[in-house]
Amino acid sequence: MKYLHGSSNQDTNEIEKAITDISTKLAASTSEKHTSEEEEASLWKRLGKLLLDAGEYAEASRIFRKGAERCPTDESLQHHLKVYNAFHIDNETCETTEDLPPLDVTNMSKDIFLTLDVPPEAIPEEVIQIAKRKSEHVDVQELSKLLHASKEPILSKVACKYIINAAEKATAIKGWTKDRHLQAPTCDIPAFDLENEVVHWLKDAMRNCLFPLLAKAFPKAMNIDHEKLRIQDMFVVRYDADNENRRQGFKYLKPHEDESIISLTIALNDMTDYDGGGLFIASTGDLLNGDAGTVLGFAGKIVHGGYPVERGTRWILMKTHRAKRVGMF
Ligand SMILES: O=C(O)CCC(=O)C(=O)O
Ligand SMILES: [Fe+2]
Repeated sequence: MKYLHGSSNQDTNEIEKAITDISTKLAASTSEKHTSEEEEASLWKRLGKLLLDAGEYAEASRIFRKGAERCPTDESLQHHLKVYNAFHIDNETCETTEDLPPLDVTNMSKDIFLTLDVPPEAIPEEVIQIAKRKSEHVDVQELSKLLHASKEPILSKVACKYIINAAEKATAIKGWTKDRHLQAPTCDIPAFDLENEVVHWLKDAMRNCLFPLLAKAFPKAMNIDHEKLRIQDMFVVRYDADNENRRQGFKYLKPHEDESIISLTIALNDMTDYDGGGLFIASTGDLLNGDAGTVLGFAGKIVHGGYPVERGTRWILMKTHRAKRVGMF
């Protein structure tokens, strides 16, 4: 087995040993009748997480899906399967019942992102390790370019409204989820719970428009190839000020790291709709925000949070990505 992110030989050996250990336990538990589904699910999840740590994303995904198949009552394994089915299965067809709003990017070749640096000490270890794989010499100046804000909207206001409406329509039936992200709980609805045609439209929009733009914006040393970026999770988040009537959303999101290589937020409503709010970057103290349709892309492992909303509702579409490892060995 080859590893992308083993930070030292010792770490790599430990991960490899743990993977072998859990694989053996799993082999035993799948043949033993007395292992409970809960115990087995926990083994699949531990193995999947270890493979993620080792940079074996495709294999981790296969393990999570296998676990979901074997443990139909485990919510987080089922969640993984739903994300996979919604965004990674290419050849299904979708009946579109209404005209979907167009994307607004007029000239994809122009430099659409404004890039901000993080201080060298805030460059995540994961990013440094990827760069070291490419070259022994790491250019810290280049590698610190990990925050990107679009200078203009990438989605039209009609498209943003369309996504908010789809989220409101779906949550009127299914409700909001508030406990999917244990480290950083948001009030959200996963994109796969929106209507099918919305999911397809979003998937196309991301693949054809946002991925190429984003991949170009990040440091070359991060080796981000847009064709190899995979959506890890995508959800619509609402933040509501404390004093809102019928308040649903949380007021803020505490500083945290995402599990992703790249994270992205798209503002879905204008800043005049609320006071406060925005993406807070702990290492620089920057508060980044924009009107409907603007995009913020950042390395997921940079510590960030959602700034408190003091009036009204802030809506964003949040998306996290992993890069499928290809061509590195
Ligand atoms: O509110 C924001 O802009 C950040 C959201 C976020 O970091 C998350 O959902 O993980
Ligand atoms: Fe986050």
